[in-house]
Amino acid sequence: MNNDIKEVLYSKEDIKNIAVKIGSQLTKDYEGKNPLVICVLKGAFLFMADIVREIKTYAEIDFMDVSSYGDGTESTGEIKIIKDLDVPVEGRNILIIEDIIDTGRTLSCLVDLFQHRKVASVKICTLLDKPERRVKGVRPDYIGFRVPNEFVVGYGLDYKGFYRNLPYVGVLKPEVYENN
Ligand SMILES: O=P(O)(O)OC[C@H]1O[C@H](OP(=O)(O)OP(=O)(O)O)[C@H](O)[C@@H]1O
Ligand code: HPA
Ligand SMILES: [Mg+2]
Repeated sequence: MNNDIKEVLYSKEDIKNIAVKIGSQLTKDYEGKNPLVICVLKGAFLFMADIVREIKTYAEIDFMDVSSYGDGTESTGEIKIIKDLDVPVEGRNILIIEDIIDTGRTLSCLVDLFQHRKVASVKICTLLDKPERRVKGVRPDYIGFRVPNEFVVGYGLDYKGFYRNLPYVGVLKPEVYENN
């Protein structure tokens, strides 16, 4: 599996350090606000686990499963809600945790949905941002790292369901997806 990686961009330690830094900012920003922290499955599962442990104030957590990439490296443009939240969100301060914002389609759809559900506020925290590929005007409020316009995997991010368990973020060798 490691042989399919062209270059490691962010190590386990890099990610741990950035989670501590963002977590301490979130602790300040959400003190007394009882946020509902939402993990966008599946990609954000590891970053979510890191981030919530660094939020040192009251917070509730929930999960949504949405998908737009299917098995490929290109967004289908159609966002499917596979699992919705368990709790109502009206009047809540929402913090969305993502692994990556690429075209912005997934987040734009989620932000619209939460606004429609009359939340008090909605902010976005993402491990990775790939601004070069944006087609929707989504601006994350908390960003771990900006990545170049390449298909990255690891630390929750997949290609065809694999590589999510890599403890780092790396660039997938193009021959891996070009031959598939
Ligand atoms: O900004 P976008 O172009 O919308 O891309 C970002 C989204 O795509 C990936 O999810 P995917 O739909 O592949 O599902 P997964 O999280 O289950 O892998 C990623 O986890 C983000 O949620
Ligand atoms: O670069 C990426 N890698 C994995 N999943 C993704 N979903 C959007 N962009 C990516
Ligand atoms: Mg995702």
